[in-house]
Amino acid sequence: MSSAHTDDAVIEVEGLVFDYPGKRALYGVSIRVPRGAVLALVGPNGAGKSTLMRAIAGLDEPLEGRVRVAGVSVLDEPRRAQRHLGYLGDFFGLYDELSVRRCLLHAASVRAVAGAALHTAVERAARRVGLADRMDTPAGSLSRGLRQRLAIAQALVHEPQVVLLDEPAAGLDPEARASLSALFRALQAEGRTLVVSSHILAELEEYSTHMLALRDGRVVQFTELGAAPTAGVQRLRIRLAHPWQPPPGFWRGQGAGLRAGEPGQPLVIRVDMPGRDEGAARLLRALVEAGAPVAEFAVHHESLQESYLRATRAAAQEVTA
Ligand SMILES: Nc1ncnc2c1ncn2[C@@H]1O[C@H](COP(=O)(O)OP(=O)(O)OP(=O)(O)O)[C@@H](O)[C@H]1O
Repeated sequence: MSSAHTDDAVIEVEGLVFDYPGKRALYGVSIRVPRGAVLALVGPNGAGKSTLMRAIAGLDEPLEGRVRVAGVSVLDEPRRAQRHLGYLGDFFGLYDELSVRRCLLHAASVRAVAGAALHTAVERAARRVGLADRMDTPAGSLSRGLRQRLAIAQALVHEPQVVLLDEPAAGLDPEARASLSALFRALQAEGRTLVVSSHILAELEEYSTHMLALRDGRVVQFTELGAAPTAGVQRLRIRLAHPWQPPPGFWRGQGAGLRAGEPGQPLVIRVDMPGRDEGAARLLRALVEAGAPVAEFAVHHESLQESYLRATRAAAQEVTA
């Protein structure tokens, strides 16, 4: 049994190097994505996001490295691996003259769904994306948004464990984007693992559990979102009603680390406090006893946007150092 099963990584990427003619697109990328994660794949244009997704989907062969999905090598056992994989690329790959039903039947049979399961799978996939009432409409006469939904249904029709979606919300109206977010949350609740790329971080924020930031073919950061910076430590956000000078040695006396402000918010302090909730309760009591005018006191979860900006700033500093 591979080590993937011990830490339950459902996607394992090791040392992936990918070259286009005359252009290296990935420089030794390694990640392990835990089962049930929704991984936001972010980075500027040309970072290598689509290339990485295609390599995980087994569509393009890397120069070096390995990709395993649900413990199956996508290069050595492509047919077995494909059963666990759903992929939505930049191009929807629809047959315009086929009806919604035929498109889904075709996608399902390509993925080895057969017999009685075939029609159930097709109906379920159509219902999931809100196309159940258009089963007989030709794909070519659907609007862009509905074509996108059909393409997503094709990627889901065989109920894969891992779903890779490259810019799935591009071209969708706000209502369709909201239902897409709801669909992603439902897929995650079923225990599926999603990798979603987008340039709209606020959108990814709604459903992502992890972030992979790429830049120029390299991993800038791979992190669990909302996780404490260090195990057993909570980052707290404290807002004061007016400026306050702590007594000498106050923060150190409480065991609190990393006190930083928030840009444009002079009355906000962020503190890393060990001891989880007990530590937070102790600190709040000490603040009040020391006369701090505490107006708000809360656990701070770093947003995807903050995490991404912090990662890219750190990477830029490394380059200039
Ligand atoms: N077919 C190709 N031939 C040559 N170079 C390519 C090809 N496809 C992509 N590249 C290059 O590889 C790099 C990574 O491209 P990729 O499409 O993976 O980036 P991306 O992060 O998905 O970008 P975007 O956000 O613009 O979609 C870029 O420099 C791109 O120009």
